Amino acid sequence: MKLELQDLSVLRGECPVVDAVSAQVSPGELIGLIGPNGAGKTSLMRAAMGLLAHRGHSSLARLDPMARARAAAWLPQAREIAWGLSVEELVGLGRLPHGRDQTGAGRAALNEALHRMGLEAMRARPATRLSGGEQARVLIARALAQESPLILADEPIAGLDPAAQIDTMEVFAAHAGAGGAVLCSLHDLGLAARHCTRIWVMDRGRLVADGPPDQVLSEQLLADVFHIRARFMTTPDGPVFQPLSTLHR
Ligand SMILES: Nc1ncnc2c1ncn2[C@@H]1O[C@H](COP(=O)(O)OP(=O)(O)OP(=O)(O)O)[C@@H](O)[C@H]1O
Repeated sequence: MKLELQDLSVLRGECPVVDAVSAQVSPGELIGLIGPNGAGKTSLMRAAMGLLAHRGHSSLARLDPMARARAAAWLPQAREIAWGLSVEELVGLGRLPHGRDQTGAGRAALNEALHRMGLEAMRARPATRLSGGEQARVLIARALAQESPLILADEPIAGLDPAAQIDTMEVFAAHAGAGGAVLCSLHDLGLAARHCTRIWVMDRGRLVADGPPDQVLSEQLLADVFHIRARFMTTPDGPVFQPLSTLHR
């Protein structure tokens, strides 16, 4: 399933915080959405999901809620776990768009999601009593259990330890490799370069670059958009990114 955005805009007062963005996410893609704080990444994804008033068109936003939940999983930046559910019950909520069936395929999807996020040993624990990073992994598992072709994730690896960050990017890459697609915002440009098939760069509400990481992440773009001097090194293990200094804005 494809996500299509056409002239998508979000206004906050008079000011467009997302400004006429047109782009597509196709099966097989893991897209890293990057940009400075306040660039409009969250607003863009929430509008794409139909969770924020917008102008223009998103192919997801016009679906009814049940169809949308089967088409796309949404991982918000705020990781709020309000109810005293166990890890297993919380991850199981990802199955709701598929009805109440917890046997067969539903059970398998739940177990697979727990396994992929390394949560099997804590499946019976109350989710509210986990650490912040563990809770983040539970919420990613819930999105995986949803088995939707699209995943939109807002800073899913923030606050995770290095191993969990890499694991999560690999889980997303596997989802894309299996014919799904992921759009995820992140601030770690090194992980974005290593794992993403494509990068979208937002700056002041506009999509200013869209392409493969090695073409998009130029010295010029890093200076213009992020106001940093940085070095990308190509190594046998893939690209390595090192920010060096800030530049005057
Ligand atoms: N509820 C709100 N009311 C008014 N303005 C808002 C609101 N939420 C966000 N904004 C503004 O919209 C702009 C885009 O915010 P958004 O959260 O989409 O940015 P972002 O790229 O996700 O940032 P970050 O990397 O800091 O998470 C910012 O200028 C922000 O101040």
